[in-house]
Amino acid sequence: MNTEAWQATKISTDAFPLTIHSSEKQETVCIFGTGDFGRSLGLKMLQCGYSVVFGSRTPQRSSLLPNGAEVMSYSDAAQKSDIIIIAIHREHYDFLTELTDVLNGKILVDVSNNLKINQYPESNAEYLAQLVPGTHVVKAFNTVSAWALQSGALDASRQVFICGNDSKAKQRVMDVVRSLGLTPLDKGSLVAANEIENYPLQLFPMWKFPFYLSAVLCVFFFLYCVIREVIYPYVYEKRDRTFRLPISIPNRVFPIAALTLLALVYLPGVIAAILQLYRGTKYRRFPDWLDHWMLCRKQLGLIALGFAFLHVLYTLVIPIRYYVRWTWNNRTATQAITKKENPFSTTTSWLSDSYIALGMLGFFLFVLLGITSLPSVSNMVNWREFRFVQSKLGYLTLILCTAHTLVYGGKRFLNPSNLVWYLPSAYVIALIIPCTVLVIKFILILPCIDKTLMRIRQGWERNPKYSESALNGKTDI
Ligand SMILES: Cc1cc2nc3c(=O)[nH]c(=O)nc-3n(C[C@H](O)[C@H](O)[C@H](O)COP(=O)(O)OP(=O)(O)OC[C@H]3O[C@@H](n4cnc5c(N)ncnc54)[C@H](O)[C@@H]3O)c2cc1C
Ligand SMILES: NC(=O)C1=CN([C@@H]2O[C@H](COP(=O)(O)OP(=O)(O)OC[C@H]3O[C@@H](n4cnc5c(N)ncnc54)[C@H](OP(=O)(O)O)[C@@H]3O)[C@@H](O)[C@H]2O)C=CC1
Ligand code: HEM
Ligand SMILES: [Fe+3]
Repeated sequence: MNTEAWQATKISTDAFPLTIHSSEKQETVCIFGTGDFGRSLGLKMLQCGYSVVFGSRTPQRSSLLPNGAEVMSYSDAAQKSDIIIIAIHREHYDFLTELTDVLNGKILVDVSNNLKINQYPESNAEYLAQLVPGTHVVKAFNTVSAWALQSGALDASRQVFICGNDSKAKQRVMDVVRSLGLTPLDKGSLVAANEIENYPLQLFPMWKFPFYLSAVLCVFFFLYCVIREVIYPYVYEKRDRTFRLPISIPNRVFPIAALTLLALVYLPGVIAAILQLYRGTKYRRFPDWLDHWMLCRKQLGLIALGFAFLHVLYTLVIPIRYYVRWTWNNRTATQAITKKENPFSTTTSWLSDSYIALGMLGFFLFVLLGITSLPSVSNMVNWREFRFVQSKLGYLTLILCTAHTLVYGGKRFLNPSNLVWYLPSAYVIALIIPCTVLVIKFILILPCIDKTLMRIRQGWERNPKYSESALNGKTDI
């Protein structure tokens, strides 16, 4: 944080601690290090009613510290409190070994991050515990940035992952985290420190697979449509159809990507159910690939929703496109010249209005799924309500969008004249996964099968030996 911003924050906090009453004893917290993070955290603690003592190599020179905080040498400061926050980079921890006596029995809070994932053989917190063994090391605050501490920014950065071997020490630190208005999440023993330290270094870990999959789908279907709708007419009819590249073809790729990804959100659930039926138990872990796939369904669903939005936007502009208007005018003029009337067809009207209506209903539910996945909304519903929307209405969305595409295809569906170089229309390929998921799901909800699946989910087992072997740590398939 630059000094001006820092100065601004500092002045604004001269109006002093917000929550303390003179009678209550102020808890003292010691912070080692007067850098960006130490100062931000110290300021936040003062505002929340703590008294703060900084340890510094140069106490006399620490000008930028928040009003009301004391600063002294590391060993003097360590004696002022039993909670010491080490706001120092791991590379500079070694001097702490000289303070072993004064730190003995104290709670050391390791807030450090590294520059890259698994930079060291052990986590910084475990390294600190090795350096000063007589202390209780607790990992905390590393996922909160100095800036977020002051600006109270995004919700995500308010989550403070905690881990440590001593539960009392962990509890003390979680109380401090809560009193700063942050959300502590206990991740267990100090072994979890490595994962916690890697966390701020990851970039959208749950979005990687969905993004790559979407990119592959888009490229595949774009090239597929270019072959069918630009190259084929050029090779066989010497017609230039490149004008289809900016809108016509994207308005095939986006809806097809939306439908395929939507189906891929529900396919793992169906595979999981088949696995549970086949194994006759729910007590065996799903294979890793299925686990990871189940965990990133939300991201797949949200990307699918994004493609559906694009499809609706591209569809809205159909009537204003030159190519469409020219085709309509030309058709009208041809009819007038050839005096050939094109009789109104109720069936065609039914078909076209129904597929559009199905698309709109499907899109409405799609948006509802997206809204319920917003943390502020999903925190308001209980698990059953959430599952009802996400699973039941989710399947209804899939049914409507699949029906929308089927009716859109209508009679052209499997008409051989629609094949181009033996390639069917792109949407025919796009329908394979959604129809497969819906057919299997339909079989799974047949009462005879659903009853068995429900029993399995309530803990029944075809032969209990599986769970015993799983409990004895026997690996899964
Ligand atoms: C726009 C959009 C937003 C989405 N947002 C989210 C989101 O925020 N969070 C989210 O999780 N998903 C989200 N999804 C994905 C999807 O809606 C959900 O994962 C949904 O719950 C999947 O339902 P399902 O029936 O396929 O599987 P689930 O209901 O998750 O069940 C999957 C399988 O797990 C097993 N199972 C389920 N319940 C039990 C049980 N009680 N005991 C034992 N085994 C059980 C069964 O084998 C079941 O088939 C979103 C999707 C879309 C399109
Ligand atoms: N900045 C941020 O947003 C976040 C930082 N962190 C973690 O907090 C810790 C501190 O980060 P940050 O405040 O940005 O770092 P800075 O470099 O800004 O401050 C580190 C402080 O450590 C002290 N220190 C002690 N010994 C040494 C030494 N040998 N060399 C240099 N400094 C020393 C210094 O204080 P003095 O001179 O008073 O002794 C110095 O100001 C790091 O572990 C970082 O990973 C975690 C989350 C977010
Ligand atoms: C407001 C909602 C929607 C409307 C008005 C709508 C309308 C349309 C129209 C007019 C077409 C024909 C496009 C063309 O001929 O160029 C179409 C095709 C299609 N739509 Fe939608 N749609 C909607 C929502 C959806 C949703 C939510 C999905 C899937 C998740 C979807 C999937 C498809 C597919 C796969 C096609 C076939 C694309 C192709 O191969 O040409 N649509 N839709
Ligand atoms: Fe810094």
